[in-house]
Amino acid sequence: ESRAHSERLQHLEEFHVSEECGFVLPDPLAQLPDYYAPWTNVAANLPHLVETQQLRGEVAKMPLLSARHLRGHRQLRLAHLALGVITMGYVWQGGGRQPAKILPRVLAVPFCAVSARLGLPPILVYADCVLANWKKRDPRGLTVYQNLDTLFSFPGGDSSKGFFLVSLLVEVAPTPGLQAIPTIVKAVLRQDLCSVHTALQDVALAICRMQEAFTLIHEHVDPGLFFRTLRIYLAGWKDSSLMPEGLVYEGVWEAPRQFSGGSAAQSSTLQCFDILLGIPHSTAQGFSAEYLRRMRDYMPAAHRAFIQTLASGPSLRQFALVTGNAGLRAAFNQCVAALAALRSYHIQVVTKYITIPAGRCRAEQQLGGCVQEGASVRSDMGTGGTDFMRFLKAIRDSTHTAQLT
Ligand code: HEM
Ligand SMILES: N#Cc1ccc(NC(=O)NCc2cnc3scc(C#CC4CC4)n23)cc1
Repeated sequence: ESRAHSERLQHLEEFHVSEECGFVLPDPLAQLPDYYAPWTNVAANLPHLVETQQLRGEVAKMPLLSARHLRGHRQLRLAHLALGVITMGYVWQGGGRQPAKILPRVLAVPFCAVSARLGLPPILVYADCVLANWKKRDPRGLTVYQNLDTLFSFPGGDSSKGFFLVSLLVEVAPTPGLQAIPTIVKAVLRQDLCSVHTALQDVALAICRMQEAFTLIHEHVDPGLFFRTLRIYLAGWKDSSLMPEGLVYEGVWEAPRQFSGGSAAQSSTLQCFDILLGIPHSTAQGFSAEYLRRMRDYMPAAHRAFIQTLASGPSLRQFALVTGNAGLRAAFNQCVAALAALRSYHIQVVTKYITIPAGRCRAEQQLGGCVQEGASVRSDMGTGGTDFMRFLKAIRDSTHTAQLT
């Protein structure tokens, strides 16, 4: 059973996991066939159209295009990204006040068709605006921040580009560690202690590289712009006090439907390392394990399949425990510690970019200052704004306690 799974894991390309950039879509398409220009023109001009309250008018003028002419995975990913960006702008054009309750059929019908073909929900997801939303300024240049740009962005100035591009670099950094996964799975099955030990060094180094890339956030994202502007457009319509019914997808479903806002819990990279290391985000923290599992439905089908195949393979954790080999245990613990450190660093960043600006905002509200929507963006994680902090700390703590004693 797990041998069959480990065989399948040997060919990562099948799961759309690439040699050079992991779960990131390599060299994303930047243009669709001219027939789809109405979509890409509006999406490319989204910040301006939203800030000048013209987006909803522009959408009303859009023709109903058929998704049938989209060919291949890359065109579908670009279409899902463009329609996702327009949908978020359309719903939140008012900046969080009076969200739209109905998504017009010119968006809803093709968006649901493209989503069905990709196995994604009809809402903007991490795989859209982080993994497929990038291009190199100089195609022959390196994958470094200065040589990258996003295909689409939201209001929030360069901070919206910064947020997506820094996340992209964090996703590209651990690629050697992802490449080590099939090696580890095969070595565990063969009880090959030495190969497991060596490959675990690559995983630990990869996770450290993620944290290095993460530090770029301070340079390229402004806390005020993130909290006051960008975060509004990433919000979803599941368990949301602003949209208790959800959103009506006109011409697709009669009743309104609820979908969660974009979340990095939809990132396959960290979920992969959690599963490889057997980190139990157990039901102990009920909602966090449940939420992580539910976010797999918001990943591209091939990435979801990779995670499920990995989860049904042999347990590296049991192997490291059973062999009782101190060197192997140390290498294993180094990976777990690196993951816990990354999550601690992330929590510090979240404090700077959400908790502090939110506190400042509340103070200003007392004085009639910035008008912010009370509900936190991720209300499907519980109603209060601080529930995501509980979630992040629960995940960090369960990572920490996963070290082998
Ligand atoms: C301004 C910077 C950032 C802020 C304010 C932020 C905020 C958050 C919040 C509130 C969550 C809870 C779930 C959700 O709402 O998505 C979260 C989860 C997450 N974020 Fe971020 N984040 C930031 C940057 C990053 C970056 C650069 C990465 C790297 C890819 C990242 C990776 C994750 C992951 C993997 C999760 C899921 C929870 C976990 O596995 O630990 N975040 N983040
Ligand atoms: N108040 C408040 C409050 C503000 C923000 C959030 N959550 C949030 O932005 N999640 C997304 C996220 C978290 N980490 C990372 S890296 C890249 C992304 C992304 C993305 C696109 C949307 C798919 N993300 C929760 C509450």
